[in-house]
Amino acid sequence: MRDDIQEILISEEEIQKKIDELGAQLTEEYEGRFPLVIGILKGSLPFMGDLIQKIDTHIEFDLMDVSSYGNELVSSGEVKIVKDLNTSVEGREVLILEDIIDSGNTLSYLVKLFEYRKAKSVKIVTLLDKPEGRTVDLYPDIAGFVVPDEFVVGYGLDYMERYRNLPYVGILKPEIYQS
Ligand SMILES: O=P(O)(O)OC[C@H]1O[C@H](OP(=O)(O)OP(=O)(O)O)[C@H](O)[C@@H]1O
Ligand code: HPA
Ligand SMILES: [Mg+2]
Repeated sequence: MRDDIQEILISEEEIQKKIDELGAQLTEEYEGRFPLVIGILKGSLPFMGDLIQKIDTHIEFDLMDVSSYGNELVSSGEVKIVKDLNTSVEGREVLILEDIIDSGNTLSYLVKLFEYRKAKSVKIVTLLDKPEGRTVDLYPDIAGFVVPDEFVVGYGLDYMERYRNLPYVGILKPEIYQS
């Protein structure tokens, strides 16, 4: 698996250091507010798993599974809810955790959905932001790292469902896409 990676963009150490910082920042911001932290599957699973342990105040968390890429390198533009939340967002301070914002389609859809469902507030924390990929106006409240306009994998991010279990973020060798 690791042989398929051409270049590591963000190392395991850099990711974990950033998560420590984000955890401290969110602890301060959400102290006494009991936010509903929503992880967007599948990509956000490693990020969420690590980050929630660094938020040192009461939170509730839930998971939503949405998909718009399937096995493709570009967004289909259509966001499919594979599994909805178990929890009502009405009146809640929602904190969405994402692995990456690329076109912005996924989050633009979810922010509108949670507003329609009467969330009190909706904030977005993404580990990675790819501003050059954007096709809709969507800005995260907090972004861990800005990545170039390349298809990245690892730490939750997949290509054809593989590479999510890498502890770092990297770029695949071109022959992997061509084979
Ligand atoms: O800003 P966008 O262009 O919408 O891209 C970002 C979304 O795309 C990926 O999910 P994907 O649909 O691949 O599902 P997955 O997390 O299950 O891989 C990623 O995890 C984000 O949720
Ligand atoms: O660069 C990416 N890599 C993996 N999944 C993605 N979903 C949106 N952008 C990406
Ligand atoms: Mg994907």
